[in-house]
Amino acid sequence: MSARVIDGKSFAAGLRARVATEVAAFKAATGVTPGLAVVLVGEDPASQVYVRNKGRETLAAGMASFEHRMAATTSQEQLLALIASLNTDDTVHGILVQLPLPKHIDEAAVLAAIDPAKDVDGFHVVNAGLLATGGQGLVPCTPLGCLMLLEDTLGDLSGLEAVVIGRSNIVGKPMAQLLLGKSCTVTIAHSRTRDLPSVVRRADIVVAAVGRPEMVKADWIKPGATVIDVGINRVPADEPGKTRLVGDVAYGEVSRVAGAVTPVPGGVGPMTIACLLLNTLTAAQARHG
Ligand SMILES: Nc1nc2c(c(=O)[nH]1)N[C@@H](CN(C=O)c1ccc(C(=O)N[C@@H](CCC(=O)O)C(=O)O)cc1)CN2
Repeated sequence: MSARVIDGKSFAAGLRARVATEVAAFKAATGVTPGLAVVLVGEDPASQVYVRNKGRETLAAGMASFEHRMAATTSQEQLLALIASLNTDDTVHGILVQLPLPKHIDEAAVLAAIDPAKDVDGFHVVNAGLLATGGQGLVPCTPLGCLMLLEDTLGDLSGLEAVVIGRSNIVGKPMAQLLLGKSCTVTIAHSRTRDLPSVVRRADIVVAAVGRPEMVKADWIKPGATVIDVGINRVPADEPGKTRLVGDVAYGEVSRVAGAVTPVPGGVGPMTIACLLLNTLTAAQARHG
């Protein structure tokens, strides 16, 4: 048996189209155009691509896009000054600082400086706290996208056993909170977890977010389980000098055991930007609704 392929690319396209329709209705009702400001510090090649794609998709959804590119040598004070001005800019409803930041900048201090009402990444401690306590905040885009794919695949998640591999503030922890909110029984596994394969084997839902290429193997997976691969790892390809993209899941072998699995690319990745557009609209609606 081969697992169902969860097509995040096509789901994300549908979500972007729904957001664009709602943006048009919001603009007609309020006269306000939702605006997203994206800040990139430095020249990381992957980040440049993500920021360009965010700008393009923001415009395609009918929203205003403001790109702020800063040199890698930008000081933390300069970055904080830009965030302070975006916080008070009425044309900006969402602010996103592209990660990773250069090493000399304190990431936590920067994320804490963003107005929580404009924190469309959902990384501010206020939004993290609201998620943990069942409140209405902005939810991190990648876990939100994973949840949408899971509900589309499985319907009601209540009572299912979920194992999230990875405990980052950006994916692992919020993912676990979202699954808990859907009444799953949730385990967060990590690098110190003892006998990780046997922990993962309990799961009806596996979310892999560890950043280790093809770490999750077929014999870790309960037959029929749903596997969501958040990993995006560039590894050497067979052809010399070329690279290819793989996830944290050994896709070929796992898809012979799982019930459904997200591919890399074309699974979770496209959901991240689609959910960012949704969060920007949500932030604008909260201000002008
Ligand atoms: N402030 C943030 N920084 C970062 C985030 C984030 O959510 N907020 N996430 C990642 C990067 N990222 C968006 O910023 C992102 C990563 C991957 C994709 C995507 O669509 N991937 C494609 C493959 C792309 C390729 O070929 O390289 C896929 O998986 O199909 C979108 C957005 C880190 N930083």
